[in-house]
Amino acid sequence: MLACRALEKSYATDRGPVHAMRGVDLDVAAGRYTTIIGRSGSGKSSLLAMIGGLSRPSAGRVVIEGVDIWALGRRDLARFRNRRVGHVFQFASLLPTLRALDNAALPLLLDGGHADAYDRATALLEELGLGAHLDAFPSEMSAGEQRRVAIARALIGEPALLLADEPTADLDEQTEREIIALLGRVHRERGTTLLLVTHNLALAAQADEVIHIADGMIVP
Ligand SMILES: Nc1ncnc2c1ncn2[C@@H]1O[C@H](COP(=O)(O)OP(=O)(O)OP(=O)(O)O)[C@@H](O)[C@H]1O
Repeated sequence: MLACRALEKSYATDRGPVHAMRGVDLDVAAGRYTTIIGRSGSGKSSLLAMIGGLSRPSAGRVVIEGVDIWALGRRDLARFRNRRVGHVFQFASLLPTLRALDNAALPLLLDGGHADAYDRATALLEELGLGAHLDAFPSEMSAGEQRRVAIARALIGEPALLLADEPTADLDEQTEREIIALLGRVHRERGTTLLLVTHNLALAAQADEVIHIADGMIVP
């Protein structure tokens, strides 16, 4: 379902190029739960951003469900990302002026033609334990609740691939466990392929597979 080939990423800086990713090959089968671990600065976020269609590789390919995503034009890439890939970021990244319901429905509203957008968002938020917060604004919810809304937003389009980049970075231990358990449940019940970046080795070990990244490369 996912294949990365000879993936490289360099950033231009005042002190010359930074090579964040230096030739990564990665294969993930459909329905697998894979965690990516590695020290700060090892390149994990860079890798996820390239897989998620958010940051163009300096070299190499990302193929998702047979589609070479970086060969697509801008509009096609945006449409593919919106329909097939869900993304949960390090911080909740909800729009502050929208209610939980609007935030969760947003990808369907942007995609257009989904008359059932609000019904689906309501059902999903209820499934994620947020039935009492449908009309709440982000500032009226706890960090864990906001994170669950962000997960609902990532899942609303029923993506084949869910990418989560340290989705528990700013949460306490208990809430972190709850959010990771929730992602695991989504993976099991929906069959969503899950790629999760985490610092927490104990949580990483719950996955089918653990990938270790150091200095822009996968280490055995
Ligand atoms: N936009 C950028 N411009 C310049 N250098 C960058 C940029 N983004 C990342 N880097 C550099 O690329 C390397 C990899 O960064 P990346 O964020 O991918 O690592 P990471 O493993 O996700 O780190 P963390 O766990 O701290 O989030 C680091 O050396 C970082 O400083």
